[in-house]
Amino acid sequence: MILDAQHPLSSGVTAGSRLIRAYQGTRPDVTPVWFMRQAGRSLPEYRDLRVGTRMLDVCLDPELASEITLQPVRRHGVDAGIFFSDIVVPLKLVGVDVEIVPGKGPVLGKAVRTPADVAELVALDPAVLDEALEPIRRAVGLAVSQLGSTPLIGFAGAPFTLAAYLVEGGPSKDHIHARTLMHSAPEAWEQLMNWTADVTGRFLRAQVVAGASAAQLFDSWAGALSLADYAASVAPASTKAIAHVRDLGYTEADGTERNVPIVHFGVGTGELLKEMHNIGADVVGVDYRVPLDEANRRLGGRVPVQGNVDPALLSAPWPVLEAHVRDVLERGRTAPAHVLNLGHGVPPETDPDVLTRLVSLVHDVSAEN
Ligand SMILES: O=C(O)CCc1c2[nH]c(c1CC(=O)O)Cc1[nH]c(c(CC(=O)O)c1CCC(=O)O)Cc1[nH]c(c(CC(=O)O)c1CCC(=O)O)Cc1[nH]c(c(CCC(=O)O)c1CC(=O)O)C2
Repeated sequence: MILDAQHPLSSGVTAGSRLIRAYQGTRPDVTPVWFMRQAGRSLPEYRDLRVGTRMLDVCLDPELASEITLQPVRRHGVDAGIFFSDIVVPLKLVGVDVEIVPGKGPVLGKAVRTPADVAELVALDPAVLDEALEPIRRAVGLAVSQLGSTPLIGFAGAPFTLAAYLVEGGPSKDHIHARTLMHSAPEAWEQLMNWTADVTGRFLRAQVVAGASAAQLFDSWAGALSLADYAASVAPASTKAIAHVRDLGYTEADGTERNVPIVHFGVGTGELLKEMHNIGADVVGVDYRVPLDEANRRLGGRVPVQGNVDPALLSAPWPVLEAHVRDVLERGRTAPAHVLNLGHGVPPETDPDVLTRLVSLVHDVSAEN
């Protein structure tokens, strides 16, 4: 489907931005930079706005979600906004009993442990999302109208990470119940994964159609899997999830036809990088465990990469952080293109001034070369 003429990619407002060019594999003069979790708890203006509110209510308030999305763009001068929401928002909207508990994370009213539990869950019709996602479309529209030429990235959780929350009933260290269900009830597992792919795919598509210029799929927990389990029991559902946005495209002023770029990110997924690209992603996000030159080698030297500053170093003395960032940029030069990011989200206790300084460093270093 061709995005409508007012979409920031179709109208050309964001199509030539550093971020979109890099995601398409063309190295811009200056390396683009944004941070996972740049919006949120590290910012005092976010903490002020959040007093007395519940996370999921804020995600469904278009004015608040849009304002929070814009805060880090104003403050840090990053090259992209990331839509402020959460991976469990579409689960809530389809009717799953889920809350976000401060200091803990998403917690389910009831864990989905057995094939009967899966049957009950998948009876919830993902088509209800077409209407229920209206606050998300409005929030994206508001954010995009104020972001101008800075692209907004939409995001969603990958089916495995969401399914793992559903099966475990909340955060878990080893995801043992999810991995057990995968092998003990493969048919129920496939139903669960397909349903989750449809739910999260619709959430992602709504954001892109409403104005996001790129999409990122988070498979934060895929690193818990062996390569064989990932390829056989997870990757097909991730392909299905991004099929919801894979057909979205636009035409540039010179007539070139383009797809909306899709980024795929996981934590502890050094062994899975190639498979994570093969699901149909354009860009692979790399956590801090594998250096970017090695990640590029594993990806065959043809895939733009995103990452991978170690979030722990944000609280180290500046010269230590600076040396690390210069090293990440240097290794990133081996890839066709590089978008600087962290290896995972901004830790809540990060001094926001360090992030602002880091953005300037990345822009200055790339301009020197
Ligand atoms: O510690 C807590 O209080 C619960 C945190 C938590 C949430 N969702 C969750 C988790 C588990 C976790 O990340 O470990 C569950 C969650 N949300 C998300 C992921 C993916 C990932 O981080 O790898 C995950 C899974 C992470 C995991 O379990 O390892 C994604 C997410 N949450 C969020 C965003 C949006 C955004 O940052 O603009 C995004 C995506 C974009 C991005 O990374 O930039 C927003 C979010 N979700 C949440 C919060 C905290 C809410 C608050 O109290 O102010 C916040 C805001 C913030 O991080 O400061 C709740």
